[in-house]
Amino acid sequence: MTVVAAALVDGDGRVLLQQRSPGRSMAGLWEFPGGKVEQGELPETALTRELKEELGIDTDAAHLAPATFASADVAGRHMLLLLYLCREWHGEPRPLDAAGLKWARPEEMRSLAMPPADVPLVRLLEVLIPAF
Ligand SMILES: Nc1nc2c([nH]c(=O)n2[C@H]2C[C@H](O)[C@@H](COP(=O)(O)OP(=O)(O)OP(=O)(O)O)O2)c(=O)[nH]1
Repeated sequence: MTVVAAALVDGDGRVLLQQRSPGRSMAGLWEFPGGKVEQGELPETALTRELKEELGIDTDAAHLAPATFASADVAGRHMLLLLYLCREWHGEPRPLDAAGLKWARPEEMRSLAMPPADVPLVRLLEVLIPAF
C-alpha cells in the first residue's frame, strides 16, 4: 500500500500533526495528515484530496515538495509512505477526521507517541526545518 502524508510547516517552523481517532488502528498516535493512495490515483492528487477531507484546507500539487519516504510493515502489510513538505495552503486546518490537531517543532515530536514508521521521518525533519 502507498500512503501519502504532508508535513504542513507554518511560519515559525512548526509542523501540523493529527491524533488518530479512537476505534482506528494506532488510535491515539500523532501522525502526519494524509492517507492511502487509491487505485489509479496520482500521489499528489491523493494528498490534496486527503488534506481537504481531513483538515478542510485547499492545497495545490505545485506546493507539495517531496521530502522523504518510509518503508515499513504495518499490520502485516508493506507500506510505502511518501512524505511531502507543504508551506502554502488555503484555509485554517480543522480536525475533521482526527481526535485533535497539534503544531509541534520537529524536536518536540520526539516526546510524542507516533507510528513507528514515522520516527526516522521526524529525525529528517529536524534537519530540513532548522530552528531559527
Ligand atoms: N496518514 C498517515 N498514515 C500513517 C502515518 N504513519 C503510518 O504508519 N501511517 C499508516 C496508518 C495507516 O495504516 C495508513 C494510512 O492510511 P489511512 O489513514 O487511510 O488508514 P485508515 O486508518 O483509514 O485504515 P487502517 O490503517 O485502519 O486500515 O498509514 C502517518 O504519519 N500519516
